[in-house]
Amino acid sequence: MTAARAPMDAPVTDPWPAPRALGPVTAEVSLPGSKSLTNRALVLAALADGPSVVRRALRSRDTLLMAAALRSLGVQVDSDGDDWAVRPGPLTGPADLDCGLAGTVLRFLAPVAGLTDGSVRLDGDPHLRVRPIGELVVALRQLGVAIEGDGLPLTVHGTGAARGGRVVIDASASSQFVSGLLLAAARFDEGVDVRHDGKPVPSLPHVEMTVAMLRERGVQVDDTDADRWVVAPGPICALDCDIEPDLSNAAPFLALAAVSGGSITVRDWPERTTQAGDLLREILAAMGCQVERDARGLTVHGGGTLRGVDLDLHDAGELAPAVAALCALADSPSHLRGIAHIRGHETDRLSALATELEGLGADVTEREDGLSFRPAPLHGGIFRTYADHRMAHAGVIVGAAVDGILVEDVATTSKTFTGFAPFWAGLVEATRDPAQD
Ligand SMILES: O=C(O)C1=C[C@@H](OP(=O)(O)O)[C@@H](O)[C@H](O)C1
Ligand SMILES: C=C(OP(=O)(O)O)C(=O)O
Repeated sequence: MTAARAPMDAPVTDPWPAPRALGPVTAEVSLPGSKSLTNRALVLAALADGPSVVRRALRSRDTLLMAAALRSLGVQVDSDGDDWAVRPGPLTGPADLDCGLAGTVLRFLAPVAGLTDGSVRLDGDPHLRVRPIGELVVALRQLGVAIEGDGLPLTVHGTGAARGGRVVIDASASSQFVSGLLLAAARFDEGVDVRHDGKPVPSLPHVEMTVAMLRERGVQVDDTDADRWVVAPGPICALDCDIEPDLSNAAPFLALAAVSGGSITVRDWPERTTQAGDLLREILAAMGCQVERDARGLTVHGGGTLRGVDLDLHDAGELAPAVAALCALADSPSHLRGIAHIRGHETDRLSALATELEGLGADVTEREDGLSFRPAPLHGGIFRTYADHRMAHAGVIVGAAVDGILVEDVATTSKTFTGFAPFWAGLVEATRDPAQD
C-alpha cells in the first residue's frame, strides 16, 4: 500500500475555499442515488434473464464507469436521465475495462469477466493498482477462471462459462471480494459456495445488501452459517427497481447540521435499508444531535456543541472520514476503531485523515486500526484529498466550522456525487448575510 503522506511542499491541485457556515444551516435536500445499490443493480441486470430498468440510478463517475464497462462486454445500457434501461446479451470479449478508482467496478466485474467468451483486461487509476485484489484473483482461479496477473492490470481469459463450486477466501481486506463472487455466482455452472477464513470481514451490511438483492431476483442464497455464503446455480430474474438515496453521502450534509447548529433533512430516507449509512442516525445522536425520521425523511438538528464518541466503525468504514472530521471538532475525546481496512480504500484513509486534520491543528493519533482525538482548536490551512471523495467531504465539514480551509481537488467528489461543490456551497452560503459581503 502506498503511504498517503504527501510532502508538505508538494503542489496542491485546485485548492477550493470551503464555504464557512456563518449561522445555522437549515435545509431540506434530495440526494443522488446510492453507488452501492446502483452498481449492484447494474451488474445483476446485466446478468439477468431479460431487460430491466434501474430507476433513480446514481449518475457519477463510479456508476458511469460501470455502465461503460458493461457495454464493452456486450450489454446494452441506456443511461439517459435517471432511469437506466439494461438489456442483457451474450457476454463477449475482447474488452478493456477502465475501473477508475472504483472498488465496486473492479471487484464486481472480475468475476463477471469470467463468464465472457474472450479476454477482458481490467485496469484503472494509479491508486486502484495498489488497492487489494490478490485474494479475489486466487479465489476466481480456484473456481476455474483463467487470469493473467496477480494484481492490476489483470486479464481474465473467458471461455463462455465458468465452473464455480467451493472456494475459501480471506475477505478481511474488503467485503467486496465476497459481494463480487456472490453477484455472478448463480451464473457459474455449479454456483458458488464461498467461505471466509481470516480476520472478520469488514462492511458486512454491504454483503447483506448483495444477498438481499440476489434474493429479490429469485436467486437462492444460503447464509445460515457465519462467514459462508452458498449460491445455487440458476437464472437471475430481471427486475425493475428503485435506487435509494446514498446514505453514506448523506454524512457531510447531516454533519453540516451538527457543526452549524442547524437542521438538515435528507428526503426519502428509507425506513428499512441495508445501507451502512443508516448508522449515521446512531452516530449523530451519540454526538449530541437530535435525530428524527418522519414522512419527509431524516432530520438532524445540531445541538450547538459536539460530543466526542467511542465507536467501532468496522461495519461502516466509509463513514469514517466524515465522522473523523466531526471528532476533530468535538469538545471531548473520541476513538474510532475497527477500521484498519480503510487503509485500502481510495487512499490510506487513516494516514490521510491523521495528516490532514493534524495540519489544521487537531490533536489526533493514528493507530493501527483507527484514530483517537483530543479536543484542540482548529485553524485554517490546506486540506489535501488524495483523489478521495470522502477526504473532500471531511475537508468541507471542517471548512464549514473553521475559517480559511482550502480543500484540494474538491472535484474528486464526482466519484459518487456529480456537482457536489456547487450544491454544498449553495447550502452553506445561504447562511451568509449579504450585507456583510
Ligand atoms: O460493496 C460495496 O458497495 C462497498 C463495500 C465497502 O467496501 P469495503 O468492504 O472494501 O470497505 C464500502 O466501504 C464501499 O464504499 C462500498
Ligand atoms: C471505499 C469506497 O469506495 P469503493 O467502492 O471504491 O471501494 C467509498 O466509497 O468509500
